[in-house]
Amino acid sequence: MWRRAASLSPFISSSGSLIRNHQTAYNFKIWESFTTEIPTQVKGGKGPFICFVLGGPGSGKGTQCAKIVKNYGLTHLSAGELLRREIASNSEYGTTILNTIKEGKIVPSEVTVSLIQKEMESSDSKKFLIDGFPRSEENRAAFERIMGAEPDIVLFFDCPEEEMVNRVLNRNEGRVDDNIDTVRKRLQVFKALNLPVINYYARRGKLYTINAVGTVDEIFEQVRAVFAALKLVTE
Ligand SMILES: Nc1ncnc2c1ncn2[C@@H]1O[C@H](COP(=O)(O)OP(=O)(O)OP(=O)(O)O)[C@@H](O)[C@H]1O
Ligand SMILES: O=c1ccn([C@@H]2O[C@H](COP(=O)(O)O)[C@@H](O)[C@H]2O)c(=O)[nH]1
Ligand SMILES: [Mg+2]
Repeated sequence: MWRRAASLSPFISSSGSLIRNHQTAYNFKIWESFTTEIPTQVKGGKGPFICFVLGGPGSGKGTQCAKIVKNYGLTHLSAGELLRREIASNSEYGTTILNTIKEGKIVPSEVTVSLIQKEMESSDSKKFLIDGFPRSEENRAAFERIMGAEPDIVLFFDCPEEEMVNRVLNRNEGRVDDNIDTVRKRLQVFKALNLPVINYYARRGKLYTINAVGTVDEIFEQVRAVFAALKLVTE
């Protein structure tokens, strides 16, 4: 079971933003909630530790998640990967999901939450890294309602749009949505629907903003600082 051994380190701001003077790519407001409360679930609640990983398309979520898994042993659930797996398995929702992804839109919450739920409930893990979800306030509400849980922390990989577009267009993994038209649509959806979720978690004092520009290792040092400051340890 997970617990947090000590209170937050002073170098992480109480708003939950790691980098105090970092100009965010989207200039969104990081709310100064001044909370140093330890989230209930980390404090000793019975639920698993949940970390949501958010950021625009190509901001480096998947890349950093791989490093988090390697260093901290969390179970990685990428919502996008679960949806792509559904398409590949020719499930009843496959065609709808494929068309939604091609359009850069958001798959209905019930579908995504049910895929995440299945993975969480069939796992023995007590610590989950949920990558690329929730994409909208509706996603967030559905997760809370269906799972009866909230994330303990939320990592936000904050990256300028030009950099995200370059990364996506150079990814070369054969994804149907890695083209300029879909990326533009994904960026619009990100700004309209995902930034409000990010702001919501900032207001709740759960958000840790990572400057996603730099080398993979430089960025991971910021992530490491978050985990170190939270002193999350397994019992
Ligand atoms: N810091 C970095 N500098 C340069 N390239 C990077 C960096 N981090 C990741 N990349 C590359 O950028 C591309 C996108 O990274 P990644 O797949 O991790 O992003 P993502 O946020 O998961 O994107 P998506 O939301 O589209 O799944 C990949 O080709 C990855 O290798
Ligand atoms: O919760 C989610 C996650 C993803 N989608 C759709 O999948 C693509 C790709 O997702 P990545 O996280 O970038 O791999 C995304 O653009 C959405 O179309 C979703 O609907 N809901
Ligand atoms: Mg990804």
